[in-house]
Amino acid sequence: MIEFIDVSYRYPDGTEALKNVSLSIGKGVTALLGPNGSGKTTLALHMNGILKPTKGTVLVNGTDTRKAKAAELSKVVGYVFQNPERMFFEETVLREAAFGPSNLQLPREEVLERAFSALRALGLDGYEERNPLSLSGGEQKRLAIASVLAMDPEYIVVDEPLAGLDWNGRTEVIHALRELAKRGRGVVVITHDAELALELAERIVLMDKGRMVFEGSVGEFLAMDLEKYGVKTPDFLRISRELGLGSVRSVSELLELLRGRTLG
Ligand SMILES: Nc1ncnc2c1ncn2[C@@H]1O[C@H](COP(=O)(O)OP(=O)(O)OP(=O)(O)O)[C@@H](O)[C@H]1O
Repeated sequence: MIEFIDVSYRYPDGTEALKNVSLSIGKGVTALLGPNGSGKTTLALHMNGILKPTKGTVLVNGTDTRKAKAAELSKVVGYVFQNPERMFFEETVLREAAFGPSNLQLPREEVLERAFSALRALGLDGYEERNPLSLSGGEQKRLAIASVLAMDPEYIVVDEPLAGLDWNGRTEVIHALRELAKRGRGVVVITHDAELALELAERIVLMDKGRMVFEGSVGEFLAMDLEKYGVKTPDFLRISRELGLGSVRSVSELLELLRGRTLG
């Protein structure tokens, strides 16, 4: 469990990026949603101790991040940065995936086993000898997630996982993140895209100007006026509301309702 207890954070230049956030994050998929500059990344950087609160406390499995070493926390909470592909530096996919665990003082066989197993989990078996830079956008994003997964963390935080991806890449990454959650990891997705949050998450945390303005289930989230908080209402949701069909979670759900209405 990752717990925020009345957390505020001020950058050295005085910007107050988090204001009194209290929140618990468990297993399953949680989306951190909010417009640009609302504090999502700052909040997420507290989850593995890259940032420490100016006020309040962050507990990772009960340990205060102020008292824990970054190396220890990164074994529990892995972080996939935005544009992680810019950080690839190994010549093969296998080496890239093995880099993290090779720093954990593990036997070589275990390092390789972890790398192979993470690549398998992200659907990248068969790509081991490829150059990371030769992969497609979706494959590169999955490699970045596999490299973090190879550290075997309980939680994986992924910053804007779909940025720059086409439909195919998007589908691959969404599938991969769902699979991770099914295998018992906590997955935290940072996004400004309400459509993605609805498609993927069980819990949604909505940030606005450094404050947490909502935390709850998708059902509760659907009842909100998102634009009040600077988040674009997905088109399918606007249409279903306009037609008096209530709040739907996806285009397919809307189509199903429309078909039912035509037939009925
Ligand atoms: N290193 C920094 N120094 C000073 N202020 C910062 C720094 N990083 C972020 N901020 C400010 O903190 C606030 C929150 O930024 P943050 O990056 O957490 O928001 P975000 O919701 O993740 O935004 P985006 O969607 O654009 O990535 C913004 O006002 C931002 O300008």
